[in-house]
Amino acid sequence: MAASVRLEQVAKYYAGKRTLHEVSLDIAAGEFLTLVGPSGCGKSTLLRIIAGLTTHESGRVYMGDRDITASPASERPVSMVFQSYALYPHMTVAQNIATPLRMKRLPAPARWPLLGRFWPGSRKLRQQIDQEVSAVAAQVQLQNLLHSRPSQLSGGQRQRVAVARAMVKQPDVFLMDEPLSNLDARLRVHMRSEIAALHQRTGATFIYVTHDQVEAMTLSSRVAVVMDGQIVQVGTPRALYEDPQDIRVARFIGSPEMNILTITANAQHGASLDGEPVQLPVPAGAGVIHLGFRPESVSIADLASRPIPNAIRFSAIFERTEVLGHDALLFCRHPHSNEPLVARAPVADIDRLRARGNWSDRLILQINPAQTFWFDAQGSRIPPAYARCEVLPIHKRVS
Ligand SMILES: Nc1ncnc2c1ncn2[C@@H]1O[C@H](COP(=O)(O)OP(=O)(O)OP(=O)(O)O)[C@@H](O)[C@H]1O
Repeated sequence: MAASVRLEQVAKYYAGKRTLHEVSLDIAAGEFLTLVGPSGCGKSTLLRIIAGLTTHESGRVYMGDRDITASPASERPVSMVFQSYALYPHMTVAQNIATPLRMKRLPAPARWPLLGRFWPGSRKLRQQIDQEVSAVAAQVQLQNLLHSRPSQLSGGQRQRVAVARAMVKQPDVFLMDEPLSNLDARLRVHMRSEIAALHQRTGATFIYVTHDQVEAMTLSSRVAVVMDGQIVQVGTPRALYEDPQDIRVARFIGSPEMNILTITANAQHGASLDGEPVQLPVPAGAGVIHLGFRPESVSIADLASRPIPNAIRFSAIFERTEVLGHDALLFCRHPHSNEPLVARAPVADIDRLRARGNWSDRLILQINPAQTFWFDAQGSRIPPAYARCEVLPIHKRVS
């Protein structure tokens, strides 16, 4: 059975330093929610608080209607998968998977090695546990490795043991802390689908921690972006990509990251980019404004089949390409600000450019103004009405 999870103003301090700032979050029963953010932002701490493995100074944690703030980890209907897998090296795969059931169902003397076997009633309980372990092992294709030790397994197999150990408890909530980060790229993609299938099969609530935004975007029904101990934005992967409310979210979601040009608009000289005047729909005296646009929204003006009305155009100095397959990334630099700019274009377009010769220092890039994001000096998104005002081309051009 799945359970909803509610965090109410959860705050955590380590050595007097605030790690979590009154975090509140509602996760529906059966949802797959991912906590994503850079290293050290507090994701694992939040997950460990939900698991009951870390105490916190203030705020409450609910599972369903139950306030579990004071409940010990063993009484919470959760299973956690750790980044390191945390397998017992001296135990076999079967023993590792059986551990949560043995702890829950067998009295302490019945768990003793050798002597425990003679504890009244323990034989039947052990048989039942063995059956459940075999059933779970079969679900994650570990049935032939039940007698191996963790040191004899590959990274992917160890990860499966950790998942099987979490599954055997049949928890209401799965908590996963970067479970794929120790795997190579190919296995990571494969295990990603297995985790998605596990979520579907169990119908349980999943709370998943990663710093990998691709994992977050592909697995989750909703993503919470955590920065500096705060949840900056929660939404569907698509909403975070298309409608970031904060410059940190805009930069974090999307690969390669969003291009940002910093414009200064003072009352005397109007808008400028690193001292060079530019014509942009920025009110004089607006101060510092960040103009964001995604690499896939940038096109090469010379190759455009149709002009974009009111396109924002600027010159760029080409530096290098990275071929991805059908598309390539064009790494450029704005000539005045030296800010890096990345454009994504079909490889065929780049070949067309190359065929013209001597193109690299006279590249004109353009963006549809409807595909731009505007942020104020503090990094908050400026309302769309502002971005929709008339856009004029940047007049400074490489001839
Ligand atoms: N036991 C601890 N004692 C002191 N400080 C800690 C402890 N655990 C975490 N911290 C600090 O709290 C902050 C958040 O750590 P946390 O592990 O939650 O971050 P994270 O977002 O999961 O990072 P990562 O992706 O690198 O695992 C970090 O600055 C970390 O150094």
